[in-house]
Amino acid sequence: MSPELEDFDFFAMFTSKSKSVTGRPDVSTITPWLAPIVWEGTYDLTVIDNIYKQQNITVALTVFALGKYVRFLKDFLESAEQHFMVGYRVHYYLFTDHPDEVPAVTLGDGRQLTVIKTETSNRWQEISLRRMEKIEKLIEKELTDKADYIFSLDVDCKFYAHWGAESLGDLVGVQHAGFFGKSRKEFTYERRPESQAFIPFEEGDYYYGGAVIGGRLDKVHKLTKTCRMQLDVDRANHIEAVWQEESHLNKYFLYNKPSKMLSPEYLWDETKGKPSYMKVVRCSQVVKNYAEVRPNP
Ligand SMILES: CC(=O)N[C@H]1[C@@H](OP(=O)(O)OP(=O)(O)OC[C@H]2O[C@@H](n3ccc(=O)[nH]c3=O)[C@H](O)[C@@H]2O)O[C@H](CO)[C@H](O)[C@@H]1O
Ligand SMILES: [Mn+2]
Repeated sequence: MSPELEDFDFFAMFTSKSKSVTGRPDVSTITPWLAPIVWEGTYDLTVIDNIYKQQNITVALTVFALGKYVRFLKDFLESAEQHFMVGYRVHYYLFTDHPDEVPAVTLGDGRQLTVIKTETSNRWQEISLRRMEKIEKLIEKELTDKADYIFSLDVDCKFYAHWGAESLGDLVGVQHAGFFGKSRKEFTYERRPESQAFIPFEEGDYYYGGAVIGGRLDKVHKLTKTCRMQLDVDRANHIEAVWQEESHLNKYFLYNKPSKMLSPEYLWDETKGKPSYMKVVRCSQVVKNYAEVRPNP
């Protein structure tokens, strides 16, 4: 091989020599339906910011902190201020039954927080699944004309690194860290045909985490409304899906494929260590004592 050829960067030829786009031969970066899977090394943030900055977008971020989960708020908000959509307008919508206990966190320019007083439940399952209905109604009653994109995140999460406009898309889901690289047979989908969340063993693409939902308002409205209706049908039939709204979300994404998928960088689980494919942990679940924080076992 001539020295010229040896030095020739074939990848750069296709990517206008973007230094940040190195490619990721170690993981899959695209779904079978051609939606990108966002990993470090697969995007150029400068290019992406140029697209979204021009559109002057607002991102709504819903978070629920009911009962003892208010204790997660300080770290959640402080770390989100450091890393989540920095440089964009962000409006937090914080649902809680303890408005007095919301910590005072200094928000950056263009960022605001609205507290919504919400009744709680004596079942954590109910608290978690009710989020679908609350988000559905929030979009209907509040957000039209006020936001372009919305994310819903678990409050027991903490940001450690950049989470920006590369995560935006029409309909966005996250690959659950616990099921990354596992086969569909191992996914904990709802397997009882009596539930609206039922997925047979021979179906399913990925196992999505219930902790992250995102996208354009209309798409997330359709998602939350559909899941809420399916949850209502299940309730009327006295059945609760194995992982509540997460099971219904997985069913929804099976038939309404996300247009963008976030890799486990966006919802890591520290107890899994740091495998070589995890070049960056952007957001991770806080290790919690379930028995201590939840209202019921
Ligand atoms: C990482 C991930 O994908 N987590 C999902 C998983 O377990 P998790 O163990 O992550 O569920 P969780 O206990 O964090 O509950 C989900 C969320 O509901 C809220 N909450 C819950 C209980 C409570 O007493 N107070 C309160 O505010 C809070 O925002 C919390 O983050 O399965 C749940 C449904 O079973 C949800 O789909 C979670 O998103
Ligand atoms: Mn959680």
